[in-house]
Amino acid sequence: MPGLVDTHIHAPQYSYAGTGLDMPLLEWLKTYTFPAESCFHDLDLARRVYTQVVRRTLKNGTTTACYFATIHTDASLLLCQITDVFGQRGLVGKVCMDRNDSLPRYSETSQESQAETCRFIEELLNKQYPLVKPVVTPRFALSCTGALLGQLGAIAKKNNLHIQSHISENPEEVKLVKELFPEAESYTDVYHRHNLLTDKTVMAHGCYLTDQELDLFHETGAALSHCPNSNISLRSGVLNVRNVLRHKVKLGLGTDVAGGYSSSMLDTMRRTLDVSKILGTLDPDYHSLTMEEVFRLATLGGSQALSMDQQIGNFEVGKDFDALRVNVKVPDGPVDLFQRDQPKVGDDWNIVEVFVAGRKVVPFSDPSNLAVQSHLSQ
Ligand SMILES: Nc1nc2[nH]cnc2c(=O)[nH]1
Ligand SMILES: [Zn+2]
Repeated sequence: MPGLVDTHIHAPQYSYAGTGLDMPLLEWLKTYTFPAESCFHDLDLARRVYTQVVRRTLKNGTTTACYFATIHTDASLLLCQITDVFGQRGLVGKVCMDRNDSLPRYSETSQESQAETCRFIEELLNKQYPLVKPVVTPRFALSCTGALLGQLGAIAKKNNLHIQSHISENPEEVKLVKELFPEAESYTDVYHRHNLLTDKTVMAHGCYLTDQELDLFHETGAALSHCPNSNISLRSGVLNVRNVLRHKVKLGLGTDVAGGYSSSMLDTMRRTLDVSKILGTLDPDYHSLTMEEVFRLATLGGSQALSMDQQIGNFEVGKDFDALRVNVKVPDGPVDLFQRDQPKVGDDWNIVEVFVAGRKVVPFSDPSNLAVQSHLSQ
């Protein structure tokens, strides 16, 4: 099958995935996320966690990952190096935030954020990793001043880069964004007026977007990343995927580790189905998603959301070979009976080989591991 595309994952948050899901978004950021991310100036910690998250997501079948790192440029560059060494296709963003009342030591000035973003982009492009690209990453509107958002929009435009952030995830967040940006017509307009909505933009969540905001996504070619595990775990909200698709907005799926507790896109696929079925239970007219539609969102949909569908997403002639070899009868696997023509979701046990751009990257080969070790200890 085609490789899975995770359109939204926080690499440093893998360090506490599966814990701390007992409060809503803004308290969760303050209590768990910012303290954990603030430690990633420590390159030994970054190397340990980033090696783990790249290995784990590859084993889970994620051939392309769109990563948030932290505000620390050198650690973010290390994530790029590790992604390259293991052969995963990646978009990697150094996180930008010049506003953080809840943990002031985990923030930058707007000048620092702008200068370090430029350094990150330049140093990454100089490495010429074939599969790893920079992505301009304002954390979300609440973490950034309008001045910084404008600078980041200009940097993305000048270098024709991808952009990623969060939008309309949680009601409290939406309310505060309205207060902080009273001149904007909507949360979407905050990003739009700073040139951050382009056909290379992917915004996570979008649970509370209005129809007009979805129209603006469609007009600008910006995409959404649906992160159902996170939306459930942080009790953020419910995305009406049918409505997003009706507006012809590009849509992929994201694990959103560690708001989502699972780093597996197969889990994300299950949650996408579950949420859609709940909507169907509440509204008999709601047309719940099918397994086939969800499979498409996790592969081709993700590649479209990242504007990479010319290169990946399915097995069309001319695209790169990003693929999983699946063994539906793997010994001791979790699903004992697969019937022909009956799609089911197994787990990482069923993914026996992973290929990215034609190179076999799972199982990890010993020689490449040795190369990784010596590479990464430099
Ligand atoms: N889920 C999630 N939402 C956010 N909004 C701003 N930062 C974050 C984050 O790290 N995770
Ligand atoms: Zn996120």
